Amino acid sequence: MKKEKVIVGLSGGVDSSVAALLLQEQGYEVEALFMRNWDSMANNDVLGNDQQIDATCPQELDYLDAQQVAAKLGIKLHRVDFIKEYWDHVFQYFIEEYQKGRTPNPDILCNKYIKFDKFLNYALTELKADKIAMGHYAGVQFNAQTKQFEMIRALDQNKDQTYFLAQLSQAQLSKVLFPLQSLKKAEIRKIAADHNLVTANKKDSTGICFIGEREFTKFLQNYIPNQPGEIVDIHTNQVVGHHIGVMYYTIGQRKGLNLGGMAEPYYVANKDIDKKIIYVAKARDESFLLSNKAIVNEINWTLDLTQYVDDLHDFWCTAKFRYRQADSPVHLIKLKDGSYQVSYAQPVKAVTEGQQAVFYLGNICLGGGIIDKVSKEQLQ
Ligand SMILES: Nc1ncnc2c1ncn2[C@@H]1O[C@H](COP(=O)(O)OP(=O)(O)OP(=O)(O)O)[C@@H](O)[C@H]1O
Repeated sequence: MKKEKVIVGLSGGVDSSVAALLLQEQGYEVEALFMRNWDSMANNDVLGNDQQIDATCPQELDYLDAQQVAAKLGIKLHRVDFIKEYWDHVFQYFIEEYQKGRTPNPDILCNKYIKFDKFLNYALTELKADKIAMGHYAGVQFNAQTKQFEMIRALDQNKDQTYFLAQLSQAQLSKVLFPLQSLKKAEIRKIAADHNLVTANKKDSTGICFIGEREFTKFLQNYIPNQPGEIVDIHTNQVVGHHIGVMYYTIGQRKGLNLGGMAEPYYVANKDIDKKIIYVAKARDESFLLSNKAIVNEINWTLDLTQYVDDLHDFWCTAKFRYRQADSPVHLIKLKDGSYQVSYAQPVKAVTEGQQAVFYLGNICLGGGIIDKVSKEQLQ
């Protein structure tokens, strides 16, 4: 029987290296694809001497690592540029949202529009693959009863990345393998070391990929002018400081407020985007962070929900309102305009407009949408 051909997204990191290796061991015909989504010169990403990246562009170093891994495994490595697509579908939205004072997550859009769309199509059509595979911490399983591909959480709850994958569709999930679902990071590193892969001890990537290790504010100032405003104490309504733009602050943030001379620590309790005001509250009083209801719109369901809940207009499940947050039981009611009113069984901290809420039924990721209109009825 002909082997299934799988194209692995090989990033030059340890996770995708081991994903490729495991698929090979499982008997697939494996090839790899390295993609480049960012071009500093073309994107005008030149920030002054300490911030410049070109000679030692981490992307090219990653490519060298990917080449070494592919050589060691004896698999073909392809390379493709999605720089324009990334700019159009991910970066522009990211900047537009920041300009509105919101803090969007580019990884979610990258998964939806680049990795599981442009990359997937390229692999299927140009490289004649049957499927693609990624080194994400997540899983996909076919449920023969419901006839649905279910995206499931990684066994390692601390690493689980389903939050970032909640925008995927059945069509996408039917073409994807996630070989790392049941592995812990330490096990992945051990497998890489046992097979002498150069990436075995490579540092995990952190933060937003196109910014890398660089200073976030300086990077963003390249694209968005400062929008200075006041920092106001929510308890007294007094101005206690100044900021260079509400977009640089997220609800709940404690560090980097530069409120010299205050007797005790403060956190960001609220943002008035139109008036450019950041409201801060005393760290010992977390009540301003709590909410118990939100409207979530533009929801993508990863599967046919009617197979999983009795009434899709009114059901209970659990939700995460940000990455790495514990799930909260929530009650969803569908509104006329298609959005959902989400009420939480217990108040939840730092639910933030513009970020994504992701819904789960046990281990299955049902989908996610954008948080809008957070409310604190009867909490204060
Ligand atoms: N430049 C790239 N080219 C091809 N695939 C990529 C690239 N960047 C990421 N991927 C794929 O997306 C997966 C998840 O990306 P993420 O940035 O979360 O990686 P990671 O957890 O740091 O994984 P890795 O250790 O493989 O870099 C990677 O494991 C890889 O399969």
